[in-house]
Amino acid sequence: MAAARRIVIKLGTGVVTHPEAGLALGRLSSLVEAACDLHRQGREVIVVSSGAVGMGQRVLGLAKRPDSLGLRQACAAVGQGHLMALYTQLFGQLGVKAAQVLLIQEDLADRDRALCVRTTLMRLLELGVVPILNENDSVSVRELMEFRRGQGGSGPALEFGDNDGLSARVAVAIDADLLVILTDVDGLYTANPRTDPEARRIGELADVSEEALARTAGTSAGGTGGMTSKLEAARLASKAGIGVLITSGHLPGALVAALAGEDRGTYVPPAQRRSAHRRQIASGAPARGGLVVNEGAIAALHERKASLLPIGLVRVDGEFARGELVEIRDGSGRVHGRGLVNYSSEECRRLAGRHSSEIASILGFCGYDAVIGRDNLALSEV
Ligand SMILES: Nc1ncnc2c1ncn2[C@@H]1O[C@H](COP(=O)(O)OP(=O)(O)O)[C@@H](O)[C@H]1O
Ligand SMILES: N[C@@H](CCC(=O)OP(=O)(O)O)C(=O)O
Repeated sequence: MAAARRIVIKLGTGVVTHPEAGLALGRLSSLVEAACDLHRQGREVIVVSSGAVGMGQRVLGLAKRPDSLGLRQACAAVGQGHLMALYTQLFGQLGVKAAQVLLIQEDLADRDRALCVRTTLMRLLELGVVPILNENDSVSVRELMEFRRGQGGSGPALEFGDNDGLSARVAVAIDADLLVILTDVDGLYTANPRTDPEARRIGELADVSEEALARTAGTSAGGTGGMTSKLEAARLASKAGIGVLITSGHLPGALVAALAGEDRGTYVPPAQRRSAHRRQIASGAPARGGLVVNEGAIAALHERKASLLPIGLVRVDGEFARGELVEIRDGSGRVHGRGLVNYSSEECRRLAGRHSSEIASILGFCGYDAVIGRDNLALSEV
């Protein structure tokens, strides 16, 4: 954990909000301070924050969390602005820029959209900005879908906004080293500690088994998924080779102490070696097509670790859609690497040999300067 460079930190509703006073200012300030310390140490921090619904509920003066989906989505719309205003202010006071990114989980399931999300997050990190993510609750139809599925007899309706799952999917999408889930308990217990005084904390969970999942029922007052969704998120991240720490966002210093190696939560180690994005690009699915590039582009890719720009494109082989995997070849057919392409084969053909500044006039829109961005590129060994 101490060596983790890219860290996703998820804050649950019970961490962010205060039962009477709306946002939990003191708690949030000290967590933002901890995040800024990590940032200053040269680590990349991505925050996934819940709390929009809880905050909106308080701003609107509603006595309890609304049962109706529409009203909860309206609460989220009201609360998100308040939440983000505070994050911007707190990070800003400590000299760190923050950015809001609202997603729905489907954004990470769709190849084109996932590429877009990944690119945005990477650029923000390069700019030294801390992205603050939340599910875009007001437009998410997942709960409705789950409810319909539930009516079909396959189990209870799930609420929208499973930020535990979202944080794990984001951690996988951006190759994070560590996912930290901060909640109102200091880890997984042998049973729900709210209802079982005999419950004991589990320091390390080597395997997220069905037996472990069976120990988790119930949530906090404003929370949605409880420990079950945290363990499911941990299982997903761990399978992708990412370590997960579940610890308290209430106990001051728990996050920093755990990162320094103290036993302060439940650690789920990676179940396998990291399936790094680049390694997947290098050795994953067969390429759908090829981009033949000129010598200048080959040199820029190898020597300057540059992105592949349209000006270096000579020919486009095969048919592919945006976000698909293509090979990068030189004129003799030698393969120099592979990457996820930002434009379709048809668009690449129109862009070949042209300057990036011309993209908008050629295509009618300008998505990216590069045909393949450097973080979606894996070069062959030379
Ligand atoms: N075995 C368990 N160990 C720890 N907490 C548990 C367990 N089973 C259920 N819980 C409940 O999970 C809650 C945390 O989940 P949740 O309320 O969804 O938090 P958040 O809002 O942070 O996502 C705890 O307050 C606790 O009541
Ligand atoms: N997106 C919702 C939170 C959803 C959610 O997963 O909540 P929690 O279980 O408290 O992390 C919100 O901002 O209120």
